[in-house]
Amino acid sequence: MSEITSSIPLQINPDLQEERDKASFNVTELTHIIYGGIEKTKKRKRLEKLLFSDPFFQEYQNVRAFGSRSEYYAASVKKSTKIFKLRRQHKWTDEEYETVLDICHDDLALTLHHTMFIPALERLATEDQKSKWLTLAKQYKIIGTYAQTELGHGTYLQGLETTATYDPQTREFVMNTPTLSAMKWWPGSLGKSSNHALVLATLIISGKKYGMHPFLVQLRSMDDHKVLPGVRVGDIGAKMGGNSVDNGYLILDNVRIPRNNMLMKNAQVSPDGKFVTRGPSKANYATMMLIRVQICTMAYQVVSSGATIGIRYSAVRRQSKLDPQDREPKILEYQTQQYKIFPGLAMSYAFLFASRSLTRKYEEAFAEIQRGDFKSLPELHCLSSGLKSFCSEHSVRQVEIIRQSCGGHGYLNAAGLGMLVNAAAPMITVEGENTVMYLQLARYILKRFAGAMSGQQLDGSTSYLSMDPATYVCPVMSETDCRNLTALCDIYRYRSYMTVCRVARQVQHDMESDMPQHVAINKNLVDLVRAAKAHSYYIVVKDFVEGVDALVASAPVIKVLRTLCCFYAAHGIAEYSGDFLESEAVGLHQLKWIKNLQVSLLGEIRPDAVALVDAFDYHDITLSSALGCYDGNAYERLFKSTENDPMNKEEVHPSYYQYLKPFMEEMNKSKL
Ligand SMILES: CCCCCCCCCCCCCCCCCCCC(=O)SCCNC(=O)CCNC(=O)[C@H](O)C(C)(C)COP(=O)(O)OP(=O)(O)OC[C@H]1O[C@@H](n2cnc3c(N)ncnc32)[C@H](O)[C@@H]1OP(=O)(O)O
Ligand SMILES: Cc1cc2nc3c(=O)[nH]c(=O)nc-3n(C[C@H](O)[C@H](O)[C@H](O)COP(=O)(O)OP(=O)(O)OC[C@H]3O[C@@H](n4cnc5c(N)ncnc54)[C@H](O)[C@@H]3O)c2cc1C
Repeated sequence: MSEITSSIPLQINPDLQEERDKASFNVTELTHIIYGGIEKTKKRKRLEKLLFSDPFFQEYQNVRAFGSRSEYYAASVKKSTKIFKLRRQHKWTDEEYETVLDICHDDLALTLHHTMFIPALERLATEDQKSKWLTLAKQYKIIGTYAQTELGHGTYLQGLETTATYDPQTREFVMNTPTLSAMKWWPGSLGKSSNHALVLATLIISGKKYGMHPFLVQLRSMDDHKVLPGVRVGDIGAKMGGNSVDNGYLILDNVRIPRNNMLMKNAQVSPDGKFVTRGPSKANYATMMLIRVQICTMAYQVVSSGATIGIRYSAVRRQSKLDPQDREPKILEYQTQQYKIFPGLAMSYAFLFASRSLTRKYEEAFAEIQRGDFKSLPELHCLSSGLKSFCSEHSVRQVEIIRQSCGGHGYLNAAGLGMLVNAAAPMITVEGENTVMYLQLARYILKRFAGAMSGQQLDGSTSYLSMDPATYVCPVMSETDCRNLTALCDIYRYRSYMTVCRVARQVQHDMESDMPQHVAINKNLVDLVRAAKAHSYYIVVKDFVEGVDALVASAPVIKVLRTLCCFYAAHGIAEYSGDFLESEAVGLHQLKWIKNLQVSLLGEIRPDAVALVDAFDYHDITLSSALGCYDGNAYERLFKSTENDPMNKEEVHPSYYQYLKPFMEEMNKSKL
């Protein structure tokens, strides 16, 4: 009788325990640093316990893995409503609620209601409008979405075709979708869930266009959720990932809404049809900036959860031979395996510090903007555009590498990595496609560089553009200098300066050769993106170095974070060595030393790898991975996951009777 069962052992896999026993630092201390203090960690744990003591959350995992699209959506609506009810029942603060959303991560059907609809009302509505709609939205008496993108245009907002034409007779706006390409296409929670939408449309008064403005449109009846007259709305179909969300289409045909349904914080239309604006023309873009900042935090969550799965699994998976005399080693012992996974580990901490710094800057600027002071808006727009693109691009790429590093099992849904990659992939596209956002940053950098050239004193993230390049000497003079974080940061800064300088001069040269500006820009787009990437890389390295320098923590924690920071910076130089050499930020000697350091740091990080991912403290249900579970019983959990597979419900699948049996019978009867 076989002893193989699908029960999960109660004890931690000894291979993982061994890793935890040899950690050089206190994991709990680092967890508190990650979550912003002991109280916050405790609160999060309490919330996790409350949520996950409900068996629904366990069952939800099965629907997610094996249910149809419609079942998954339904379960996700249930999950959303459960969380909303719990919020009310427990009177969670906004911060507690945000924590719950982090714990439940990406796949709430009603996600747009809280990620965009409410923040948009907060940013774009007047106080009067807020007291009406924001209150209703926060109490879930209306459910809404942010409907901006159209079939024909997502990036180019000036190209949006949906119209809101003011009718002074009735004091209403008439909302229309004039063409096929004008239909709203993509907004999350639009297809089936929302009864309201914040529709971004071109305002027209007396035949004149006044740009894009937000209009609150009711889509469905509040009695029976039926679609209202003049509205056509539906789901746009299955996607690579995120299929719990009903991204939708919307067609409006002469839908009339009261004048007061235009959100009028930044611009007003008076009853007699006069248009007045307040603040900069881009004030209506405020919600997008918020989400770009949040995407950096999401990128941290994505890459840190991927690293957790990859490292825990690599510590329990044994394969092949290193020492012919010894047993098969943990795959984590292979230097190549470390080379695949540790960049994701270091990136997690880099993005933690970078997203924290960006969030702080956003909050400071937002407070200023609320007071009517818009001076930090351009800097923040460009910083958030660059970091959104950088963090999403790097995290998605890195998690895919980690998925590959888990061999065959990484390809299973039960591993959690494929789902993570597919769920995270849209970060590259949403809230401004990455290339387009990098180009926003590049445009800003070029302007600042031109300012510096004409003697302006720069401040903020681009202040280094006023440096004198002639004074640069590579600060790495010996192999030991390579461990100097400030020196590494200087190398990134100079590489960025030179990349910006080169493209700025090229654009200027092209324009001076009588090329129209748009032709000169298009001829240099690739290098402009390179410059924006180099600048973003520098900012991330700088935030990491400054973040670690400012930490108040025990010596072992500081030591391990400094090692990771050094590895992150060295790895980037080694990976993009061509750029660093070309810009003469390093010479061949320095590059050789830095590459040696990069590889030797793998061995230094190795003993702490498991502890460093344990510090992220992800709950098993949040991670949703048989390979990355805290107890390390990966094989048992993989086998257990097959129990829920509907394919295994019957000993003989119905398709046998329908197709295979008659086919076999026919084959057996055949004379050939
Ligand atoms: C533990 C396990 C964890 C697991 C976690 C799993 C996580 C999974 C993650 C899941 C991810 C999925 C995400 C779900 C959430 C989705 C939400 C998505 C919602 C959306 O996508 S809403 C639609 C967003 N759309 C856009 O972003 C459009 C992009 N386009 C633009 O923003 C503009 O068109 C663009 C490109 C900026 C150009 O604007 P435009 O007006 O056409 O340009 P001009 O040339 O006229 O002006 C440029 C001028 O304006 C300045 N500018 C532009 N934008 C701003 C701004 N926001 N603020 C301030 N200033 C701005 C710009 O700098 C220029 O200034 P100048 O001085 O140079 O003129
Ligand atoms: C999962 C998901 C959820 C979404 N949720 C919402 C939502 O809730 N609400 C909403 O309104 N929208 C939503 N969107 C839409 C999203 O915001 C857009 O898809 C995004 O802004 C990109 O625009 P696009 O699709 O028009 O890309 P395009 O602009 O068509 O991009 C295609 C290519 O053209 C290039 N390109 C375009 N313009 C330029 C340029 N100026 N310079 C150089 N290259 C250029 C891009 O780099 C890219 O390679 C969602 C999208 C996805 C995938």
